[in-house]
Amino acid sequence: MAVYTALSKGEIAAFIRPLDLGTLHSALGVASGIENTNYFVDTATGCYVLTLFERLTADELPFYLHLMKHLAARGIPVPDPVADDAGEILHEINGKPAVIVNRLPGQSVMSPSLVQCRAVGEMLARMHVAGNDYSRHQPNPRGLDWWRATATAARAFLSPDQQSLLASEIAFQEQIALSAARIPQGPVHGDLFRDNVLFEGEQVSGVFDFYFAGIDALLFDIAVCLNDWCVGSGEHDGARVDAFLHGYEAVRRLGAAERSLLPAMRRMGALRFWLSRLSDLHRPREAALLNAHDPTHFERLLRAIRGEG
Ligand SMILES: Nc1ncnc2c1ncn2[C@@H]1O[C@H](COP(=O)(O)OP(=O)(O)OP(=O)(O)O)[C@@H](O)[C@H]1O
Ligand SMILES: N[C@@H](CCO)C(=O)O
Repeated sequence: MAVYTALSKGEIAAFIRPLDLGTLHSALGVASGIENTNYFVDTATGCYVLTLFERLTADELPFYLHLMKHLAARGIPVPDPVADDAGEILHEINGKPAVIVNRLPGQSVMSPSLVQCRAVGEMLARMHVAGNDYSRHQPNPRGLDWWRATATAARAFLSPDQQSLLASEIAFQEQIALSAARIPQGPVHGDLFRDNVLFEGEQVSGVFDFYFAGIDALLFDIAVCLNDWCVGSGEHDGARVDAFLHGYEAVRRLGAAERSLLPAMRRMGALRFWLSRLSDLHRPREAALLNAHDPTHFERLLRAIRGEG
């Protein structure tokens, strides 16, 4: 967490009462994650995760929550939001939007094996195929408009060299935007880092944190994954990249245009997370516990993919 909003056990018990989840046994604030307030909630009927949204509004949430329901209904191991008697999955606590989902089993793996890289590639492709008939639409919330606004706000904290890297990369991404719009599109997770996937042994047992999802090039998700799962000490770990792509292509083949755009997409992924980490670092919020991520990691990765590392 960040536990941005502290809740008492009594408040959580009152929240779950109308949801038929049984008596509350325990509620524990979660110390990882930086966007929302999360509690692990155990009741007589099972284990759940309660999320209070700190930045997203009730209007912005249906795209994400219904996407999770859509994927869960198609057998993808994602959190399935619990509905009340009226079928409503979006709730409210302390004036903030809230959701409660099933707690998925397994653990995140920070040093994935080749088999695990392959498994996550395969799971991503299954998600892309399952999302194909999702009918809601929302552009990637971390796309071109957001980069421009965030780059402007971040400029004051950057050296001239960093400013010029940022400007030149945004200009490059503007140039390839048309080609990127012509490759297969659909719901993307947008943030499928190692800490958003759970494993039981070599099997993916959970994929969560869909709150940066949007409709975009499916290749963007692949690029984000390669940038996190398949990076060793250098720009990339070839064996992990191959394992990930073999897993993905066992379910969904990439087209020639997607293959040729992959390096540009990896730059886009590095740019997006460099910017979000800069933004989080320079505009920190109050939190009981806060784990800021290092922006320079993605600056270095961006330079490396551009061949300047
Ligand atoms: N449905 C779930 N099942 C199991 N564990 C979960 C689930 N949702 C969240 N968690 C756990 O809670 C932690 C925090 O959740 P999450 O990463 O979504 O935080 P966040 O602040 O919402 O997002 P971010 O990672 O973008 O900062 C995760 O690392 C994971 O351990
Ligand atoms: N995955 C993001 C954090 C939350 O979205 C990062 O590592 O910067």
